[in-house]
Amino acid sequence: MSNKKKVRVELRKNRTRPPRPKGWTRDYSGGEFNEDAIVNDERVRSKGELSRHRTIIQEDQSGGKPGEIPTQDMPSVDTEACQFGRVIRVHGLYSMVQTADGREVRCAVRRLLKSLITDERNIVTTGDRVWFRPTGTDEGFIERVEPRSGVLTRASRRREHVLVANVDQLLIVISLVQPSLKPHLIDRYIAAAEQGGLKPILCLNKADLADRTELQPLIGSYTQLGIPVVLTSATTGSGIDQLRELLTDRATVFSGQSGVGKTSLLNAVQPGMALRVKSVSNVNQKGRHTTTYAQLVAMEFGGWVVDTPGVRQLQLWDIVPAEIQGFFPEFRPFATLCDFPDCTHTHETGCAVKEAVSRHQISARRYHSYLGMFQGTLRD
Ligand SMILES: Nc1nc2c(ncn2[C@@H]2O[C@H](COP(=O)(O)OP(=O)(O)OP(=O)(O)O)[C@@H](O)[C@H]2O)c(=O)[nH]1
Ligand SMILES: [Zn+2]
Repeated sequence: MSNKKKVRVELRKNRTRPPRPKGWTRDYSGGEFNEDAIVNDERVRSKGELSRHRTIIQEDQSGGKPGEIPTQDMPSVDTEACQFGRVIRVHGLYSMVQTADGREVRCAVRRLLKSLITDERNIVTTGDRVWFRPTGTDEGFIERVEPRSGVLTRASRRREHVLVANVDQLLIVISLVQPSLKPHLIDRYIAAAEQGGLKPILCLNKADLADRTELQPLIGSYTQLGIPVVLTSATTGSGIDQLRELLTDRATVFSGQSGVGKTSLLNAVQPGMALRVKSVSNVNQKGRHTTTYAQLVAMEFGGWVVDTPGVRQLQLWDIVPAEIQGFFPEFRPFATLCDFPDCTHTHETGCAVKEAVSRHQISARRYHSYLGMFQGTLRD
């Protein structure tokens, strides 16, 4: 998304999602996510701008991870005197916390909480669910940070920077026409979502210009994988209610090529939304630290649009060949049956994945995306 699409919106009463239980993990994941392996893997590099930054997700595991305060050390709070809210952006030493009734409270971090931090871990980051003690109508002190359910971080010269906590999903916006549908690109986005630990949702936009009946095989191949598919038209409004439902009470990263309709969809789910993102972004740019922090823009029906430069580039990740099959969950049951334990499912004999493709148990289109990614020949 370009800057013109960043906005901010008010949160309606009682729409804040309750903190997730500790130890919560995503139900859609590409297998074990080993943060250290990824951080230490020099091959996991992206191109251009991305060679300097890598985005990874960490699961909450009772503290000890970068960006986490061990739960047992976290002070308990007086819930009578304190209020609950969500950090929607960070300005240097202050965090803007949005309460359930839509107020924004500028909070510093309580000294005791700061003393728990021994290294350069972020005490409080965008997306955190926090308890704060009000010291005025729009000021307060953060006293407790709830355990994070997932942290999107950016590694920069081996140092980690937590961009945003508690992100849920990646909305992959694809245009059916103008620009034309590129199925291999969908698979690349899905791989990026898998790699980042985000739940992918496929949004096929400009449905008013396309023949729906021809789309059924394509839609079927993704719904079979458990990926929600929504067919939308920002112009006619069809599918927008369904999209809104998928976004409700979730923190969603919008991604997609230029011109696919991300701005139009934001405005369709909530009139004026794109403009609000833009106005927040402009305010934010005045701050010193703002370019490296993400922001959450609340939607009035509940839920957030996540806006961060690091996350927008997810789509451009370069993927290591050996990792690619991990992003194609439908290969898994067959891959264990291949003659060679390190089968790449390309040239080998006795490959159960290729056999499954010939028996139509795996979509030939998906398999070709796999081959394309494997050979590094698919470029946007
Ligand atoms: N017919 C039709 N046109 C659409 C639809 N959604 C968006 N458009 C048009 O497609 C063009 C691009 O839409 P945007 O919303 O600006 O696309 P974007 O993804 O935000 O593009 P970038 O800002 O370049 O990232 C505009 O002319 C829109 O009016 C749709 O559902 N149907
Ligand atoms: Zn194989």
